[in-house]
Amino acid sequence: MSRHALISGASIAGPALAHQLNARGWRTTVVERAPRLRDEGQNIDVRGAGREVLRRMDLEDAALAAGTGEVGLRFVDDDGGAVAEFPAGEGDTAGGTAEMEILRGELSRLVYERTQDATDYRFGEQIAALTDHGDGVTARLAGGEEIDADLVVVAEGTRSRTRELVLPDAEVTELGLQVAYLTIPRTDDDDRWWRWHSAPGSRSTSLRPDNRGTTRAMLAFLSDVRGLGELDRDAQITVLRRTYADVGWQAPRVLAALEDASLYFDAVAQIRLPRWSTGRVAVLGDAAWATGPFGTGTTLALVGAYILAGELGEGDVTTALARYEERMRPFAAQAQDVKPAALRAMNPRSGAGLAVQRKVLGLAGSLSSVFGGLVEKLAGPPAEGIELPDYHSAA
Ligand SMILES: Cc1cc2nc3c(=O)[nH]c(=O)nc-3n(C[C@H](O)[C@H](O)[C@H](O)COP(=O)(O)OP(=O)(O)OC[C@H]3O[C@@H](n4cnc5c(N)ncnc54)[C@H](O)[C@@H]3O)c2cc1C
Repeated sequence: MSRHALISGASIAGPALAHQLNARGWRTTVVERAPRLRDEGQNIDVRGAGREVLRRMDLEDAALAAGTGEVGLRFVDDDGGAVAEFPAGEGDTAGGTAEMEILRGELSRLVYERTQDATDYRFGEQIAALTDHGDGVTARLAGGEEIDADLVVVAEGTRSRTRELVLPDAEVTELGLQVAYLTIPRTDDDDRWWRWHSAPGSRSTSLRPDNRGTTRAMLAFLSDVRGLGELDRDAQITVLRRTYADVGWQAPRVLAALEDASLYFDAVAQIRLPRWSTGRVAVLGDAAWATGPFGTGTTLALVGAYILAGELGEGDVTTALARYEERMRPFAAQAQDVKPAALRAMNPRSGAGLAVQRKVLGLAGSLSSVFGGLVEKLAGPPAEGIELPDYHSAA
């Protein structure tokens, strides 16, 4: 009889693991707390090893075809004039915009659609309790149903609750960066550039094109206040309105759209765990090693799913979980090496600091490779920082 994996979380890591386990003859069930596949979020870029995983999953062309068409990153002043421009890199070069630039929700949908015939998806459900019997795990869902599995994988993102049931000693480090992602109506002025405006007080507003006829906005600011991501939607809107009340450029437009926009607001945090599994329950993706800003999360989630599925295809669950952690840990640790000074440099506090930032960006604009190198430094490891093992069984 085929082995059965119960996976919690249907964003990137969960469906990617289901895809690769299905290919190895496993039966897969995915529970997702949201009532449907979530569409929120902005462009994420997939580079290096992450892109190679998509290639091995036969999803690379589909992901490129579903790209946002973003042509590069442009820093703008209060009037929208260009301070510096960094055109999209060809291939995998580091920089603001990668060649594979796709909405998080689109990539999630692509993997979901490739798996939905083979995987049993349960939306609006979550795990309430887990009992590990040694040779299997029984999960009780919040709705009361019990599911038996050979393995349970928690891929619920940074704020995972199921992780607390099994690996309660997660260290959560909020980096002081608060980010709100919104989808707002597109206007005639919106072009194919990712436009980024910084204001004193460590606040930025950015607008990015999507392939859905809308515009993706991001309000990001540094604040020492903890727990903003856990506020309810109305309270979050109040915080954003207050924080951006005196910011110019397109901030008033974004604030005006807040009420009707789909909004995803969170404090950027890193997760560190002394181990990534206990018995037959493992964590994967942001739930295991959230890295923080700069978009390395998706590449790591894809690579982690590839390695976990590959190891499970090679041997028994216990050995596979140990080898998965052994292979992934150095890569994740490298990605977590985010310099707080870099965060501050990207988000200057004073008007003088902002003027310096604009001068430096202006200079770097004529030396794109310098900027690429800087982003790479800020983002942690190069996406090539791990060599993908070749597993005997199919991806
Ligand atoms: C809505 C959303 C928007 C995002 N937008 C961006 C973005 O714009 N830019 C960026 O760089 N990164 C964004 N991210 C984070 C990015 O997706 C991850 O860093 C990366 O892709 C790794 O993904 P993951 O699958 O490990 O975790 P996540 O993408 O965080 O997904 C976790 C999934 O688990 C579900 N879940 C949570 N708790 C439970 C539970 N108890 N039971 C069942 N399901 C649960 C969530 O609803 C979600 O679907 C976003 C994540 C989400 C969920």
